[in-house]
Amino acid sequence: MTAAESRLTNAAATDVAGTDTAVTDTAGTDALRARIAVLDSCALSDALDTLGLTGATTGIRALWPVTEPVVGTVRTVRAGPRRDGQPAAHIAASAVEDSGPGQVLVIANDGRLDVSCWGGILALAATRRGIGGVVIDGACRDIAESESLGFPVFGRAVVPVSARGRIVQLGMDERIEVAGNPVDSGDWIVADRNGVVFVPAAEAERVVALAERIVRREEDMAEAVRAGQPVGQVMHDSRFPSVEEAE
Ligand SMILES: O=C([O-])CC(=O)C(=O)O
Ligand SMILES: [Mg+2]
Repeated sequence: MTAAESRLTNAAATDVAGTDTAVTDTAGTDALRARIAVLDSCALSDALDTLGLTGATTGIRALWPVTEPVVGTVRTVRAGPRRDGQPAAHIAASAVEDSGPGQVLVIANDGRLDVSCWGGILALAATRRGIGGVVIDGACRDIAESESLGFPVFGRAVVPVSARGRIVQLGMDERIEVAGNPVDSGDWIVADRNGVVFVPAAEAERVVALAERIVRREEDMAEAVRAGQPVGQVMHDSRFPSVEEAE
């Protein structure tokens, strides 16, 4: 997103939600966002692999046929079982209220499939805030409502069972674990038709630079196949650089 687009999106979110989203995108963040937006989760996963970094997940995918990739910075939510009988705020409600354009909510619920931790009302509120999507290490419900809003939802399953009375928000902007990967608020996320990849904020520049090289190499490989080179030759291990060469 360019600075101008970001300002426009923020202005739109302020109009519809009637509140200030308090999202401040620096020029550097915008430039990185634009570079990440033209990569996909596979190229980023390959770059993470090459650099020996974690961040690629498996088992989490779009829960309606989302076509546009979701790219943004993470806001973490740690979910867990409700321990007392007191009335509590609904899971993720405060995270929705505190997030905005360019951000993606990531909810860690230990991969649980027996209870939702996201639904249609939350998706409606998130849409009004201009939030880019939600990624859940667990399940959601009301998926038709999210789809009709065009609000991207990634997770492990869709179930009818409500979070209400079962799951609460234990923390926000804390380090969480998603499919075995440590994830912090401010990390980058790409969620697309291949799955979900996180890029640690501190490593983003070099991961993105390497992913860009990997995309160029894949273009050359595709060109070689089109030119009639045997795929066994084109895809031979010897054609892939070691970590040292990749740096
Ligand atoms: O209770 C839940 O699991 C969430 C829900 O239905 C909603 O946000 O509409
Ligand atoms: Mg609902």
